[in-house]
Amino acid sequence: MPLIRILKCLTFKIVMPFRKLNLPQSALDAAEEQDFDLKGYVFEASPEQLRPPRTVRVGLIQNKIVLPTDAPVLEQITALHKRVGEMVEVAAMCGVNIVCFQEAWTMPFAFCTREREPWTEFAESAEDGLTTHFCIQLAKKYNMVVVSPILERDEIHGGTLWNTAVVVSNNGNVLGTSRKNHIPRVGDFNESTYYMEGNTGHPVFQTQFGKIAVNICYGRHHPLNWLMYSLHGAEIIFNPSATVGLLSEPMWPIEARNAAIANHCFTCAINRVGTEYFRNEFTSGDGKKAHHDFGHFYGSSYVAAPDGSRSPGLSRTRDGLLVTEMDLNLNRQVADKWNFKMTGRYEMYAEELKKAIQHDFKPNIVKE
Ligand SMILES: NC(=O)NCCC(=O)O
Repeated sequence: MPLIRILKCLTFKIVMPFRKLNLPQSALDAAEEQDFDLKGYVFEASPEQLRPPRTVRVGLIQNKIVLPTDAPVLEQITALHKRVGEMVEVAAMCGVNIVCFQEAWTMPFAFCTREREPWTEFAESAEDGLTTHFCIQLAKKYNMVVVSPILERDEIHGGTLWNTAVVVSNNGNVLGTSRKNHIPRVGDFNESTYYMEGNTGHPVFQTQFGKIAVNICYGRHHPLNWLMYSLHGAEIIFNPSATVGLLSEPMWPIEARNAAIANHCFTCAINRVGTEYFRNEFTSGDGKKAHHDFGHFYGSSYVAAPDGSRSPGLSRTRDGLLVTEMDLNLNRQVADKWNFKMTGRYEMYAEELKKAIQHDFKPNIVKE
């Protein structure tokens, strides 16, 4: 093949159907001053005759913890509120309508230690806790929907802990909560020590800017979990996460992107950054020596679109705000082309799944 053709093929393959978003200089200056990355991209849809564009700006925030893990609990929470609050202010300067923070954003990801104290003290009421009040203030001040994934303490049910995303509307009302459906039992992610599988199902929140859902971290490995949010009508599914390089980095660019394609929706994957040091050593049940940290949280937060395109990822090491402008009309345009919802054989799967979970299930294996 002549060189010029090879180059053309390569160029075609790497062209991405998004473009850079022009961000205000004041926001770029503020981000630089506050030492975090600020990136912006646009996902466009084709013009339609009957529907105007449904443009929404989404902000994803990834960050390190601010104070050491053995600082007093309230100081750690307050320092994170301050840091993330500053980043939300920059998001507001960029016209963000919906912002989502990383999983358990008010605390170190301490579940690896399997110790209760002081980590359970970070748990707060989803409706009335310090962090939810903080998010309500942000939402009202900036007319922004805030998705706030926290460690929840559910006082009504005996102080039970949950891993929960609180969704605050742009009017400052708690629209509802979405609890993590799948709890990891992998590597140092010993979260089953702290909370059980969520009981809120697959809620979709109708916001002023579109229908959104939250598939928390490990739920991204479960295609049916994404599907259920989508069947309930989610147009954007957030995936606030905490995950480390040695465990999941090869899967990270694929899973949320594949979910966007498979479900004709936008997906937003967010991961924290940094290495968190714990004073007490812990083992990982792998025969290796006890250690003080979990490994490196690799950030790389990104947005994926239903047509298979995606934004570049944020940094692997630095705090960052990713601002994405998306036209939600793209969801239906791609659905009308590929028809996954129409061609999905859900009745067949539902019937077979019902059988597969029975004790006396006989796999359909055809033998000679
Ligand atoms: N936070 C969390 O669920 N992590 C599990 C590891 C992973 O899914 O990559």
